[in-house]
Amino acid sequence: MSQFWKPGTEKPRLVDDEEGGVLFFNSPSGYANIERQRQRLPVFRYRTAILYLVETHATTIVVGETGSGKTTQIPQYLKEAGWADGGRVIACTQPRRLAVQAVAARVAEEMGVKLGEEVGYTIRFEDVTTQGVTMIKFLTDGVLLREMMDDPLLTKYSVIMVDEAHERSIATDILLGLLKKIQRRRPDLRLIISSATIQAKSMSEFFQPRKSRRRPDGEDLGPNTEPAVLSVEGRGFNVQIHYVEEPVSDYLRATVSTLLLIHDQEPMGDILVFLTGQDDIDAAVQLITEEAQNRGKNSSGLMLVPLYSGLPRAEQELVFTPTPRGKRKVVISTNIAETSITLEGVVYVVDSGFSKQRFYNPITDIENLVVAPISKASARQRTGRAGRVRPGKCYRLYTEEYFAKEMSDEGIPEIQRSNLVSCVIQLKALGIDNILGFDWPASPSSEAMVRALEVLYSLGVLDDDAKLTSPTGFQIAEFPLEPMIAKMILSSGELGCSEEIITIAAVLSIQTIWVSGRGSQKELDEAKLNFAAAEGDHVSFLNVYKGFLQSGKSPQWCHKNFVNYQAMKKVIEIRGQLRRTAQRLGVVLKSCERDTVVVRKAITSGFFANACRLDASSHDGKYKTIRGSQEVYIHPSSVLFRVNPKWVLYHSLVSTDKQYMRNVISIDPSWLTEAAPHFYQHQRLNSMVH
Ligand SMILES: Nc1ncnc2c1ncn2[C@@H]1O[C@H](COP(=O)(O)OP(=O)(O)OP(=O)(O)O)[C@@H](O)[C@H]1O
Repeated sequence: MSQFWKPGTEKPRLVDDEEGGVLFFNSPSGYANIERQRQRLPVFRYRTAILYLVETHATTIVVGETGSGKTTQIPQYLKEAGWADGGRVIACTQPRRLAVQAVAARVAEEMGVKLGEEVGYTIRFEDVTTQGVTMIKFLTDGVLLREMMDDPLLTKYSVIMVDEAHERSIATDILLGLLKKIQRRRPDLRLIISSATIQAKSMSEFFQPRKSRRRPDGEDLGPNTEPAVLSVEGRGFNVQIHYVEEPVSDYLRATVSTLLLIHDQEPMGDILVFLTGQDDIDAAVQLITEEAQNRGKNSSGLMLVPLYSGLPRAEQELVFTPTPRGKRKVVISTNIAETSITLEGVVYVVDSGFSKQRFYNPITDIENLVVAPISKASARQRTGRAGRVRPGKCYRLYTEEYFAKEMSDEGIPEIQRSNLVSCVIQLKALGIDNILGFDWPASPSSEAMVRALEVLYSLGVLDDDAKLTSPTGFQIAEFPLEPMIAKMILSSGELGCSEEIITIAAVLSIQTIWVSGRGSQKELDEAKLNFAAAEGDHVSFLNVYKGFLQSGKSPQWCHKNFVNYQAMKKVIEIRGQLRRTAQRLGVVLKSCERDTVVVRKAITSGFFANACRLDASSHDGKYKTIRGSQEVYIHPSSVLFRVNPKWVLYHSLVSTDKQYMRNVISIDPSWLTEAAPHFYQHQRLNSMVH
């Protein structure tokens, strides 16, 4: 395309091209011949082998190229072979909610059934299944873990397919460890572990049985517990990979110029761009619009569609809608589009080489999101979003040498780079007391574990023997929320402000309630000011919620105030669910009529570990965390930005040029010792206050 780009040296693939190189692209009747399409997928040739291995082995590991048909086909083969007979259910887990919804919709369509009936899905706060009817269920691995709290042996499932296992999210790792335990008690359960980019050998070693299930006289004691490994050969369409000649210094600008070049010089077809987060994506949208204008080009041929997890569903769904004739859709996404999903029109992929990753330092007790280079596994997944329905091209914004020599094969498992508070409580609630001795696919560090135990002890979740306290520990584990948020809800019952705190918890569950990408930053900031509360962001959320209710939940009111209507509808829905859970657990539902002191005390009871103090010697708004004396700043999106109260608490940190606190409230330091005397006893808080 330009001197800038160098084609990769990987050999072009053999393409199954007999029908003109386009599998089912733009077929006028949609999926006119879905059965034929299914049979053309590489995995189809392995149907019998897969069913045989699942029948005879407790665990089957399936490795096959992206787009070969693992996710959409294997659950259907299992159903056709009778694994969903007699009321049993086939489960397929995904690390991300978007993928769960997208693949469930696709499989329902292929089977010609209504989504939510034979084929359904469950994600946090949303269950689209019908008991007794659903045979194939897609769900996030986190939701399956929650189900174990009610049904520890997951008895309703006959087969559990853990898909995209290479991602190694915390939930996947916990799930793998627990499934291995369940297998010993349930020889009838079958597991399938699948991915395009997994190291089959290490996964197979993890599932090696301790003892043989065959008696010396040869009598069979059930399925073979040695894992079977199946490699599905064959891929969809050819994807030509291009690398940059020289390393790029600014991946954002390089991404934008690459996609404009594609638009200028390449035939029609949608573009999928991988950036790191909402800030990057918004900046890219602005840059593309400006650059296109500067070049005097007409950018109206481009249809820019951002995609990140904080976007309301209706906006996320735009990525799946057909591209209008004469337009080129450009989906600008975080890594939520990296695995499992098929975007029909995508021909070109632009991979910036970066993603936002969680990193936790147990010494400073700080976890934040950092922009970091991706792994080869991620790069291959990104490339694999093209070539699914016709040939494609992938532009990697790093050199081939970097890819070959410097990029790590797989990312570090999330369990080794995260705060473990949520993970520990979940295991404890499932009766796993010796967490370090748990059979982990990759062990977490003991420092991180100790830190988590300490916080959970201070939250009143664990007792001196590190067992869940009754009732607090069990109650907190019941909420499908971070333990800190759950604690804040429990305390709000005692403080008389549960109605307000449940609203805040619902807002924190959906990332953002503001519209982005419309109007200028200045306009958005001004709109936010209308709701700004001197006490901080959480109290401002209450103002927005109140305004929304007073407007009669009006979309026009939302539009006028830069508030996202879909997000507010979701807040109302989540709020209702949390309220029901709180009520069931005996939390007194009461409003404090906007007494912001009790509201902030309740927040402190959950988030005391995130307290910071303004550094009096600095004039640039520098704070120090009380725990680890780390330098942090209030994020510009916070209502307390430039207000800089002396003492604050934050909900989360993001790291760009500095460490920024997001969602911040001002507090009185005496609330900290009130909320967590044990936690702060060594912190010499008193000497800092006086
Ligand atoms: N929504 C869709 N629209 C059109 N085609 C689709 C859709 N979903 C799946 N397909 C087709 O089915 C193929 C198999 O998809 P599937 O998700 O099962 O593959 P996979 O092996 O699980 O890939 P990955 O590892 O990338 O998740 C795709 O390559 C594509 O040809």
